[in-house]
Amino acid sequence: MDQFHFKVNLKGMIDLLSNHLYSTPHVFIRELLQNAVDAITARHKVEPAYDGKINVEVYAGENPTIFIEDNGLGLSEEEVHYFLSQIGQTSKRGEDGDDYIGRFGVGLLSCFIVSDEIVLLTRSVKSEQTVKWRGKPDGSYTIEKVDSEMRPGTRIYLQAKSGYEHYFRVDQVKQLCEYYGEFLPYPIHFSDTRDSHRLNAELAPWEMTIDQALAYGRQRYEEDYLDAIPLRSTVGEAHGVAYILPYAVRINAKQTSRVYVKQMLLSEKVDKLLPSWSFFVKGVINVNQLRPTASREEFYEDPLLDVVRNELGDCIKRYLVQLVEKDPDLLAKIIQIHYESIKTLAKEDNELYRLFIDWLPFETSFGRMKLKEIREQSPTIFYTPSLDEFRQITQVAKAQSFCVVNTAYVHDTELIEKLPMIDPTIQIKRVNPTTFTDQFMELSFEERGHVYDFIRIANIVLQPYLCKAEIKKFNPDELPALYTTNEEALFWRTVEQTKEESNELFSSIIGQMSGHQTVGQLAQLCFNYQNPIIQRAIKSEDEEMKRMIVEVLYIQSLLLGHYPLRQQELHLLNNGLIRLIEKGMDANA
Ligand SMILES: Nc1ncnc2c1ncn2[C@@H]1O[C@H](COP(=O)(O)OP(=O)(O)OP(=O)(O)O)[C@@H](O)[C@H]1O
Repeated sequence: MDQFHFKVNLKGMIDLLSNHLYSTPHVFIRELLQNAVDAITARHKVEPAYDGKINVEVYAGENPTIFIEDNGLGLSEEEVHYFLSQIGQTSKRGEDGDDYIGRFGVGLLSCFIVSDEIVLLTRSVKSEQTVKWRGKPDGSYTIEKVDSEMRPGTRIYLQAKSGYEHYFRVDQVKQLCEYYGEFLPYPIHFSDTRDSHRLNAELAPWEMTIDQALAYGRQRYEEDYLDAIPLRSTVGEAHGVAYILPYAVRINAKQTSRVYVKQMLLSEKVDKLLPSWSFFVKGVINVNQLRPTASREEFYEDPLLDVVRNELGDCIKRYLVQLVEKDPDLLAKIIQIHYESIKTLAKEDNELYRLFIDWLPFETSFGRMKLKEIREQSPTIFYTPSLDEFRQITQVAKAQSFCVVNTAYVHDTELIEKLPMIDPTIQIKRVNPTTFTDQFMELSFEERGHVYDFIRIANIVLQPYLCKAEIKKFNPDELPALYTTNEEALFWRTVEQTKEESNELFSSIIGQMSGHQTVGQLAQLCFNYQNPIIQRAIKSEDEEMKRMIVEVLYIQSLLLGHYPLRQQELHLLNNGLIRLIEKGMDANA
């Protein structure tokens, strides 16, 4: 049997890299910097005290060229053949492979996205001989021995290919070197015809004190962060800071972190490294022990990543816990701005729940209150997870001195229902509109006699709207009527609305499905006997006036409860208002 070897079509490989693996041609700068750093790291293993250094130069002009030089380990002629001329071959996979940024043996090919030739001059620390390698995107290469006094290290020359000159502009290259290499461990010197200076920072945020990190954040990201939380993960060998945002962010907003791998920027949009509940911070993190994907723009989703994420999340939790003692004012400020994030956290973590629940704000019938204040109101906490019901209840509940919590927002129901777990003396009670209307006072026998006519007319007016009239005494006096409904009645409202909006065939199908209504399926408009307008309506001899008052109050109650108006109700609103205006004008005429 004959045996053959695969052949690699380099053109196809480059197309794969440029169009499918890397998100931008800019990455060639990253790959060049990374190789220079790895070469210096390798040299440190044999000469620990050696001062590594990288030089980048740009020659603008007709043939824009980039030159990048390192004083790393260099390559011997044999190594050039072995590592540079075999795709996928790398010197960074050995026992000490974890110390290097590179690992796949393809990064250098990214230079062919922007250039038609890579010229590499190198001299190994183990050899006196300088070697020149010229590689082409068609897969051919040449090697020649060069007589030069070159010190050990490597120099690479790239000339822009036609159409890619803008990637070689001085400001562009400089910006990219800063972007990827801002925190690389060795100095990067940048030169053009006018100037030469060190590009990268001396210290990274994870090496700074908190005050320095905050000053850096203010200057670099133009944000006055509330504080910076130190982050550490032993397993991932990760260090960083989590900047606390000075403004509220949407719940579950994807907060991305700026993440570095061995101090080289991986991406500024990593959303996997911090837990999802930590959307109130922006991380700047360096990781040594996680595996980047081949595009080097994300991490592999593996169990190690989970462990690192948890460790970093624990740092944020510990920080919040120690703030209780150390800086309660700052904690109050953080909670005030980021309570949604902290609620998510408290829902998941019982220890934090115990610590923070009393400080978290909830919407109540008395406005926004901290749970501590709500608990001081009554030993029983009344709540409703339905926003519609809360809107109906709120005025009546308040007038009756009931503090009702609106738990319709994400996590609020779970947070309230967890309360007895931390304190068994706390009672919680889910309420609905009828909880309060049941407590309304009934009219006396005599009063019933006075309202008989008014209620009869109200029932005639309300009947087409699947609503029945009721009259009781309740607080506040200023509230003339309260519309209450239940699931069934609400369902009927929706059915009727759909019938109005759909075509004939569909509405007859809905009609057949819905059958006949029962009393339980009716909503209720409860008039307040104590309200002056209702009193006048009851006493009025004018039947037309009574009808109009019922109509307008019905619509007003629906609007108060934020119910969408059906077509016939809109009609009623328009007509009722016009008739009332006319009545008013007649009376003044
Ligand atoms: N500046 C340099 N100094 C010394 N050797 C280098 C240099 N640049 C490249 N090499 C050698 O060429 C090999 C291939 O480099 P290449 O950038 O293609 O892949 P890599 O860095 O090994 O891995 P990755 O694809 O993950 O970047 C390297 O493993 C290294 O041995």
